[in-house]
Amino acid sequence: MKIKAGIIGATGYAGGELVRILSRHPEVEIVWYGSRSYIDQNYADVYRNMFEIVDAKCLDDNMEELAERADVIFTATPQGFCASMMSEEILSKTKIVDLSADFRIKDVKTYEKWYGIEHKSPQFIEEAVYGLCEVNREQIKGARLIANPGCYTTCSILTAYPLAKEGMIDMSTLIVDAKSGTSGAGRGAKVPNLYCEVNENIKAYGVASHRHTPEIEEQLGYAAGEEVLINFTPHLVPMNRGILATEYAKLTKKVTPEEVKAVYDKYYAKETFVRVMGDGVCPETKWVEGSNYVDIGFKIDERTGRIIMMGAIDNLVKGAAGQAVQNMNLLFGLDETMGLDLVPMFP
Ligand SMILES: NC(=O)C1=CN([C@@H]2O[C@H](COP(=O)(O)OP(=O)(O)OC[C@H]3O[C@@H](n4cnc5c(N)ncnc54)[C@H](OP(=O)(O)O)[C@@H]3O)[C@@H](O)[C@H]2O)C=CC1
Ligand SMILES: CC(=O)N[C@@H](CCC(=O)OP(=O)(O)O)C(=O)O
Repeated sequence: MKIKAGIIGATGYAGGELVRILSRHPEVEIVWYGSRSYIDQNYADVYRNMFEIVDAKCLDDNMEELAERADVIFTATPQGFCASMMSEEILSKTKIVDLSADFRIKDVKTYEKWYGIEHKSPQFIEEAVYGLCEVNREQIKGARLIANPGCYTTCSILTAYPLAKEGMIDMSTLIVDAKSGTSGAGRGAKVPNLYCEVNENIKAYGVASHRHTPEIEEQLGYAAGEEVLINFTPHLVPMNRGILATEYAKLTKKVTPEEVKAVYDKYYAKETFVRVMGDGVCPETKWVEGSNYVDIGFKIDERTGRIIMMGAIDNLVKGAAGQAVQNMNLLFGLDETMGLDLVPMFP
């Protein structure tokens, strides 16, 4: 029997990517294409790339009814939706992989401050497992509720994690400078995301205030074993997909490129989805487009005593739907890579 999966928010960019990946997953049957605006319309009329691949109509966002039908529910919905729907009854019937930020941050006051909304089910925050598979694999396996990490955060955390964990960088000096393609902002119509606003343009936004800041700080804080405060500056760039995080930090002692590479390999050599490029290689978003890979490179700047770490992901795959499927595979005891054998497209 296949795993029955329901997707709330299947008509968004992250939900659409889930449909693309899950429609070829050998152990999954999608039983619910949830929407708000397209109820009763053919899913393949919303996304024509799914013509003759998906033959189903969009349903509503009734999680209670879906919990009766699905073994796993993915919520690819705006911030606050999943928390507003969550209940013990739903969690007793099905597993939840939430792609929003509702259960990512352990301190509810921090969530409410950075997201500007009241958390509607704080009682479930503690049990939620932060679904960064390479770091929390064992806890994920036994979970009922997965907080799928954010796109910028996945890239930023994985790029610095080994060096933070090994005390190789001074965390008080960490700066994360990240760039995202426009699909990161979702499919909803917004003036700043219009073609003329984005094309031939690059801009920083959310400076010293972006909501991914506390998520990165919390997770790298666990790795470093200390409270971490960072500067995180996201930028919007004129491409569809992709995130590039360039991260700067002082080294805590003089190290060679070989020693840095050995630290990365200690954590990632066996990880299918993390490709450590090594010294002097600068990953590009094109190298990971359409795939679940994270590509990581680094360079030591001898003059300044800093290391520059670089990570690239596809925001819709490793930054959202791919990681969500990786989490689902772990939840159901499947091979973690199942359905995710996606070769990056180039050019
Ligand atoms: N885009 C990305 O790269 C990433 C996104 N995420 C997260 O995934 C979630 C979805 O993002 P994204 O796909 O970009 O967003 P989109 O705006 O593209 O899609 C949002 C989806 O949610 C549905 N929806 C909108 N409002 C509501 C509501 N009030 N209640 C229920 N459903 C609603 C929409 O339905 P309809 O259109 O049919 O009305 C649509 O299917 C967000 O939490 C986002 O933070 C996480 C990582 C990366
Ligand atoms: C380019 C762009 O606008 N990106 C979004 C982040 C992506 C996202 O959807 O947020 P989560 O990963 O937390 O779910 C933003 O900056 O708000």
